[in-house]
Order: sequence, then structure tokens, then C-alpha cells
Amino acid sequence: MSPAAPPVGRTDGPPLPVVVVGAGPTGVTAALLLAGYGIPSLLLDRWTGVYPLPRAVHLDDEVYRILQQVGAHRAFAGISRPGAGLRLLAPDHRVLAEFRRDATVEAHGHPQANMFDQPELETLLRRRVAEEPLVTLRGGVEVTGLDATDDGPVRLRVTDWDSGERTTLTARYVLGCDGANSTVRDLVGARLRDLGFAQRWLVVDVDTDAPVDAWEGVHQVCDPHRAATYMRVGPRRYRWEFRLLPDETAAELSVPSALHRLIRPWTGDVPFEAFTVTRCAEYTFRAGVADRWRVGRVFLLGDAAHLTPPFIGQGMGAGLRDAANLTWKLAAVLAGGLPDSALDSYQTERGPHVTSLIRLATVIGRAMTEGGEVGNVLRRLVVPRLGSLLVFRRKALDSATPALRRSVLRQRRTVPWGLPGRLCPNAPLADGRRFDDLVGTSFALVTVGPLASGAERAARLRGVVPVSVAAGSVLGRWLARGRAGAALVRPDRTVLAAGHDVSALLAAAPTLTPVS
Ligand SMILES: O=C(O)/C=C/c1cccc(O)c1
Repeated sequence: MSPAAPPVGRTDGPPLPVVVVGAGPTGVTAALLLAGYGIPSLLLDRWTGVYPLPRAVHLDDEVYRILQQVGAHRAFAGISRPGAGLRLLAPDHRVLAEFRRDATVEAHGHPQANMFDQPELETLLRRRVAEEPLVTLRGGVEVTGLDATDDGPVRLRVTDWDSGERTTLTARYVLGCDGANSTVRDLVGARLRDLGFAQRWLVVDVDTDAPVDAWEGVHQVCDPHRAATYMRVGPRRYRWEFRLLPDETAAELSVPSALHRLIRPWTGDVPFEAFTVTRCAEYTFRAGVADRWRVGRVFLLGDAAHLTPPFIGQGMGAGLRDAANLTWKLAAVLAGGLPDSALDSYQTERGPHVTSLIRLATVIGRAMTEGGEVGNVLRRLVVPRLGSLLVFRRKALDSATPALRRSVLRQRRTVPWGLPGRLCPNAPLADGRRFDDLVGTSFALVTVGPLASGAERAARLRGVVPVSVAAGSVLGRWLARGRAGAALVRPDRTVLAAGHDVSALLAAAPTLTPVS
């Protein structure tokens, strides 16, 4: 924790630019991204340290790019291991379908699937916070009140858990990243819309140096009698999840003999004593999306805005995607380069994206658990054909997740093959760097061949990084596939606009640095 919060932001001082409530992965990432755009923030959390128990275990290559943007990718490489992919298995563990993930790094510059231990990730993100002068972290405090009007600063009442001292802060914007039971969501009157999925599962985390001789990807056992998930998370760490049947309690399955029976299909003859169970707890996996992600100048991010069952490993990443989507816009608004109304695009863009991933996760969850014996027959027929679904289908240069198809930032409707709304690949460039290394926190204009000197000057004046590529290069081919000669790419790597008129593309780039 930083020694003390700055005095600014109290009601008697100038408002803070941004207060972030919740210092989990989403909140910390949002604060670090804001710092990258030069925006100071105060990060508040109920606890003083990192929550010690494992939760999320996977992120994909798109989300890895966000960790790169906050300078955490090298440390993350040290604590994560590439995942081999996803297998859907029959009750007898025969493989029904396999979706391999690539540990080489073609589209986004990082392995496609990455397994990790969440407390380790949070610890390294906190280390980045400690290095970052623009982020002040205050732990042990709770937000107990919020007054949000549409145009004035937000007033937050904050209570210190130890001393009971109450402070009132003001902020121009507040980001509620305070998780599934979000206080901020309640205080602004937003509601989580239930998407009709609730299943009780037993989550078992294990530490061992005993060999677990299993395929190094995620195993999803489709079995209405005992659906299960298994995956290796780290050199010594393993996760199992078992669906609880309606009449079962977590307690009865948590005793060593019952646990041993459950994990034996993977551990074989290894004695149960070789495994240290670090957590064995019941979770209800739910699906839901908040009705409003913005109320005045308060925004909801991460689990405060949406809940996803874990079956495709996209839960935590969704929060980091929220942070990447919102923070550059907030920076542009605070710099005077975009109107406040541009922030409405946050829910417009992120809502459909996260909803489609939640729906896919629930489809997988149901495919694993429902239908009895008839379901088992159907699964044998249908599951091998799931490869046509997004997330499962990963071709070179494809994104893992859908394009952002709706946005108030774009005037025209996009066409299915078009680049707007898609992520620009983090492709290698002629000088050996990759796209993200060159572009950093700026807008970029990707063109085939160099820009004319006037256009290059105009780009630099607007803070847009020109990226000229050869027609046969990865990005040159990507532009051609999108039937465009140039693409304007936002700092969150999403294509804002594409076409052939470079001046029109440049004019669409907002200012991210203060307008004097
Ligand atoms: O699709 C993948 O590569 C990973 C899927 C995944 C990851 C973590 C947990 C899961 O239940 C699925």
C-alpha cells in the first residue's frame, strides 16, 4: 500500500481525475492503463493485500496484450505456462473434440492460451502499481456512499476499516471494479440481469510435485452424472472442478476418500497423500450482465458489470478488456479530445462482446451437464462439430473473440469482412519489433507503403503513430483481406476505421493529450 492517499479529492480540494474502486485485476489494470495515458488515479480496496485464494486460471493472447500495455507481460511470462488447448471428453474420457492452442505467437505476439495462479498475477500487478507514481493505492477502506450527477464531479464517502474515519472525496470519474457483489453497482442503482444459468460446482485446487500424467490442456468431461473440468495451472498446481448434483453437498465430496475417487481418473496410482489441497470450496457458476454500465460519471467494469461461468476461461479477461476499452476514451475525454458522450460507447461496444462470450460459456456448460443418456448420444454427434464456433476456431491472424460490431464512435455500419471493430494483429514489423511495441499507448495509422510527408506530419501532430508496412507483410495481407489500404487503430488495438482515404482516417483520431 502507498504510504498515504493524496489530499486532493477531498471535498475541500480539487476533484481527483479518476477514483477506481476495487484493486483486483480489473481495477489495478484500469489504474495502470490510465497512468500510461498520463492520468492519475486513486485506487481503493477493502483489503490491504492480495486475496490469497486462486480463482481465474486462464487468459488468452488478446488479454495478454493488455498486460503488455501495463508493462506486466515479462513478469507474467515468468509465472504462466502456455496451455495446450481444450478437450471435450465423453464420460469415459474419450476425446469428443480437441481445440489446440498455439504456443507460438503469430497473431497477437503471445501464446494463445495461458495458465496461471491468480494471486501470483495480482502480486505482480501490485508490484507495477508500487512502481507507478500516478497510481495511489489505499487499502482497508470501503466506499459507503456515492452521489453521482450527470455533469458534476462524483462525491464518494469512504470509511477506513481500522479507524472508522470517514472521508468524502470528489472525482471526475469513478470506475466500479469491485467484483460480483459490487457496492458501486448497488449505490448507483444498476441491476445484474440474470442470463438464466446457475450451477453448483466444487472447485478443488491442489499443489503437488507428484507427476500427473495427463494432456497439458483443459479437459472438460461432458457427463450429466458428474461433469468435471481438469487443468494444469502451474509447475506444481492443478485445478479440478466437479458439478454438484442437486442432492449433494460440498462437504460430503470434500472428504479425502471422496476427493480421491473424483481425481483418480487423472492421478491413477499416485497416493492421495502426495496432494496438498489448497482450496476445496463450492461455487455457484452464474451468468449475468448489468443493465447499465454507466450511471452519470460512474462506470462498472469486470464482475461488477458481468458474470460468466468459467467453461471457456474468459471471465477475468473480460474485466481487463473492459479496462482497455474504457481507459483510452476516458483519457481522451479528460484531455478534451472527445466529448463525454463518447463514453457511452463503452457499454455499446463491450456489452454485446461479453454477452456473446457468456452465452458461449453457458452453451458449453449445458453441453457438459444436460440431457442424460440422450444427451450423451447427441454430444457424440454434435460436439465434434463445435469447431466452427468462435473462440474454438483459431486461424492465423484471427481474434479469439468476436469483433466489436456496434459503436457510437463509428458512423457507418460495418460490413462482416471489414476491419472496424476487430483487433489489429500484434504483427512483427520490418525492424523486428511488433506492432504493440512501436505504438505504445497511441493511435496508429497502418498503411501499405510510407505516408506522404504532409500526411506523416499531420499524423504526428495528432499523436498518431504511422506504421507503414509492405504489401506482402503480415499487416499488408491483413489490410488486403479487409479490402482496405489503411486502418486507424485505437490504443486498445481495435480498428476504429479503415479505408483508402488517409486524411479522412486521420481526422477520425481524437486527441489523447491535453488540448491547450
Ligand atoms: O479455450 C481454451 O484454450 C481454454 C479454456 C478454458 C480455460 C480455463 C478454464 C476453462 O474451463 C476453459
